Amino acid sequence: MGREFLDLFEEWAETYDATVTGVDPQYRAVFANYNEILNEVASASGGTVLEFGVGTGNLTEKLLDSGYEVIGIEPSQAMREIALEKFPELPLLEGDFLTFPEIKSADTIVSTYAFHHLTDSEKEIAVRQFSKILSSNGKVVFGDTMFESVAVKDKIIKQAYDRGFTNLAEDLEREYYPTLDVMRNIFTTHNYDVTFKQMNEFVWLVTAKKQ
Ligand SMILES: C[S@@+](CC[C@H](N)C(=O)[O-])C[C@H]1O[C@@H](n2cnc3c(N)ncnc32)[C@H](O)[C@@H]1O
Repeated sequence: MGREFLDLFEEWAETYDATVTGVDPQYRAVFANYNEILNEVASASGGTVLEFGVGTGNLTEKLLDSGYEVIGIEPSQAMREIALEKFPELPLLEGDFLTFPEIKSADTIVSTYAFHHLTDSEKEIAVRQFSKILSSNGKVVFGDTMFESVAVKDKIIKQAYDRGFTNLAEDLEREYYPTLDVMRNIFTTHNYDVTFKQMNEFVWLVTAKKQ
């Protein structure tokens, strides 16, 4: 479940680190302030950090540099191989947001550019599972594409088509990019205090503290 886009990442792994620097004009705005987004997630984290959708390990690097203990979960073998080349000692487990080896406890659960691979109902199941792993006062810190409303999302998709950014427009239509309201409801239903901060035209930082 939630792995329907995996083939894309097996192919993208080799060139992913170039994409985040903005070489693809279609995705330049999505990855604008990429380093700041990762830094902000890392600086909001603490203790033992469980990271989902590690990819090539760019957020992992910031977390390790901050001195945290990091456990990574990543479904794509090609992505895991690149991350492990960079960080051979990293405990990096095969898994995804919904199905992963048993993790006893974590103080922070983080992810960037990955939670939108789950449908909204899968997102809710994932958040319910997080509550069992997080320590008391633990938190979830995610950076990902989301939209203030369906109208804003529709406008941005139309703009992408108008600019000839067909890959981006089809991606925004195909994957499960949520509205802020959907994210807020999921976290508040499971007793988190949730705040949002916009990081670029697409990406918002979500910080959800377990009550
Ligand atoms: C766009 S990359 C982001 C990588 C990294 N977090 C970053 O910020 O650069 C998305 C990552 O999420 C992974 N992914 C895809 N579906 C997933 C799922 N259901 N659960 C966890 N990770 C998933 C992909 O394999 C890929 O490594």
